[in-house]
Amino acid sequence: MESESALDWKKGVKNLMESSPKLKKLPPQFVLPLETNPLSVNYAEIPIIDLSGLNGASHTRVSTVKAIASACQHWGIFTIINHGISEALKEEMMKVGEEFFSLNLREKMKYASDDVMSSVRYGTSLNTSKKHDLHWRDFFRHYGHPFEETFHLWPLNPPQYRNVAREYLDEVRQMAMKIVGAISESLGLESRYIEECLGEGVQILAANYYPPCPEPHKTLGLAPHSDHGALTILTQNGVDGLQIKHHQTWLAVHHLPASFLVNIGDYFEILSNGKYKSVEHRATVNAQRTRISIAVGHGPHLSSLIGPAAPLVDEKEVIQYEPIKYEDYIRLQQSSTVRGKSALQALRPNK
Ligand SMILES: O=C(O)CCC(=O)C(=O)O
Ligand SMILES: [Fe+2]
Repeated sequence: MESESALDWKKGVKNLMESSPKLKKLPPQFVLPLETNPLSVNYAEIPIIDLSGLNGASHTRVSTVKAIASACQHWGIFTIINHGISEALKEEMMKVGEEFFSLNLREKMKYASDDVMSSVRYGTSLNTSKKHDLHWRDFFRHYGHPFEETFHLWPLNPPQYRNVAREYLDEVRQMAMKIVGAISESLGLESRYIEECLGEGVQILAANYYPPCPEPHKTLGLAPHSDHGALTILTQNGVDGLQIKHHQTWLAVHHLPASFLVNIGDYFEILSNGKYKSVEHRATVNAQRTRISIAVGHGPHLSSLIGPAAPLVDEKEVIQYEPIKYEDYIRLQQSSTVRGKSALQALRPNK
């Protein structure tokens, strides 16, 4: 193996493992402080929502909205089943995602960027803009809806990538907006209130690639964080690794077959003035199998000012989060390597 000082970390962990297949010890740059070591933990019993209930008779819709409200309040994450997106499309998306990571390094490095706001970005660890304790992950991110703005920048390789990702992102957005409508109602707002706040907002796809790791208990794929947007719709290749912090305890999350996970992001915690909580989560890695996850986040337009929804804060209620431009919030969150929910904390009026 090349000497550790020469470890070219920006080439990513997939490349590292392929160029040093006999690697038995984790290079020290990846060893995280002991207190952040992923312990073996229990599985979380997160709520399962049958999304078809939103199309049903009015009493079924009411009980589904209530179940979503409770999940947003107590967990910040839930599983959805009967969501209407075909397994075939999900599998195709996973396949083109995997094929992208299998391209040679030179092809992938065409998309490398240190700018966290770049429209299309390939990278590794948390971000490549500054030195930090390294994480066992390569990633690829790009904007989705509205497609006209960035479609022409998405990868041309693998050849099916653009078309498959477009169809997937389109269907995922429609599903996400259905959930946003239910969340709006659950907060006592008009059902289109939040969708209108989001407007032609951003959709961001993040594909995460976590290769088998020689000492998985000493590092993480992704450090603890909450997502910055409204909702993240998450799927994976059948290998578990996600953990959530629930009442100060880390718990593992199992993906049910044919389901998606829905994460509540900071935008909803802010908009609901703290009634709904974004979920703090992290990704662990394992020694045997490559894990791939595809997260699709939905948020408002980058130039929107985000803050608690006016109808939810009357004179008696104290505003819990200072308004901020969404783009500035993303930069604040993404450029920090100290994660957890520190970016959200920075918006507290009396921090
Ligand atoms: O790999 C996972 O399950 C989580 C990914 C994630 O949290 C993210 O991309 O924001
Ligand atoms: Fe996340």
